[in-house]
Amino acid sequence: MPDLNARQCQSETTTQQLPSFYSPQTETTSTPHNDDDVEPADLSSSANGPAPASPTSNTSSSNPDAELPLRLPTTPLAQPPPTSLLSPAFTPPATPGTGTPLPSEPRGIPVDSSVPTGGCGSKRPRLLESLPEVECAVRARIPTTSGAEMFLHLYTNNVDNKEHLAIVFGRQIRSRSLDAPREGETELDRLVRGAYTGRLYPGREESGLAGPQIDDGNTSTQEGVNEQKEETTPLVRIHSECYTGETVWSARCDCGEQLDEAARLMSLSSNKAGGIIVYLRQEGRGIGLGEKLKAYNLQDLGNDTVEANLLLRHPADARSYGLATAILLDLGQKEIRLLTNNPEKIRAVEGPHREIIVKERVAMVPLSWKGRGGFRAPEVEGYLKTKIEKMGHMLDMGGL
Ligand SMILES: Nc1nc2c(ncn2[C@@H]2O[C@H](COP(=O)(O)OP(=O)(O)OP(=O)(O)O)[C@@H](O)[C@H]2O)c(=O)[nH]1
Repeated sequence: MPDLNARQCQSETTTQQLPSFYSPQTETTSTPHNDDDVEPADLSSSANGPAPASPTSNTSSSNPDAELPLRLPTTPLAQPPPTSLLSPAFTPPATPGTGTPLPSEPRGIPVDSSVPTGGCGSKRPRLLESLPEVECAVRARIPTTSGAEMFLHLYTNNVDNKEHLAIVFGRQIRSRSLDAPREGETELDRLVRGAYTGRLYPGREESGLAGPQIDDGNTSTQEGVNEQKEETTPLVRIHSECYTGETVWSARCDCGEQLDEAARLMSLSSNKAGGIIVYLRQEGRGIGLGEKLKAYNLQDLGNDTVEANLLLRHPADARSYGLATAILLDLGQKEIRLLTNNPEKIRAVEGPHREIIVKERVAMVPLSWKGRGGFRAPEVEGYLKTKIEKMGHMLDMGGL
């Protein structure tokens, strides 16, 4: 990704004292739509924390209980609001590979959350002392429209009753809890819940896990089914559900594009280490679809994505990542390369005792910024600008 390098070099010249992997907050730019949507005073908050409260800037406070004035829009919107939507029982991930014409290798930036200059921002997420328990209930092979094949793993857990998912590229990555024998089950039971090696075919009767191993091409011995032969570290994306961005083509956010791009990178033939998209059912940064739609209306009334959450008495970001950490451990991962611009995610996914180590961060640069397709819309640009300026996202504003 040559322009990512260019953007990084540009960042280095502006902030000599910062490490090369740190993408600094850029000065406020005169982006036409944002000048309309957000008043200059609201853009002054730092990526490292909210601006001090003042009569004009208290909307940038991270305190969900802060009194926040509801601002009127300064210009009428060109588009009418979307029609009402039914909340689906299940949001399928978008099709990988679509709209992303050029293959390109992901470039990682080394990170180390154990040191302050390690490229993981300055905020420390609050983590629970222990990780939740997870169990892979079932997995199935999913051939995709791009030609790549993945295994969809459905997880249960002991903290909520949602169906969190792991989208796994690469047969060498296996779930311990799925492969573990369950009391009283037959070989057919194991085949039906996806606990088998190799491929299924009509008439197959043995899972390959109970007796001598069937050579999977990647899995090894019965004791060591989680061991990876490849030394390279897998790509991982921790993705939060976004019905609007992934299913109904919303141009308010880049979630659909990020999901597609993550899948595309993981299924490149050059990526021997495989990849995992942990798909967490924390819609709307954890506030749910109904509240997110209210937030969108507040955004159309002139507030940004953070202010809208706060006006609804939600935190700017209500998510947690303990389930993702537990799922990655179940999938045998200890070291990962994480696709994200969000430094908080890096620390959070590592777990309370750094059960997982993020070795590299791979930036998720919008495709339109790289001249590789994608889409542009005033709403997504305002959304990204707020993430950079208020939520500490490590993206350079040059693309806006
Ligand atoms: N509350 C709220 N949630 C939003 C909005 N736009 C998108 N989302 C949600 O934000 C989440 C997307 O976040 P992620 O794609 O995980 O990304 P991120 O934490 O921003 O960081 P990256 O890893 O860099 O993409 C999804 O749950 C979306 O539904 C918004 O305007 N308001």
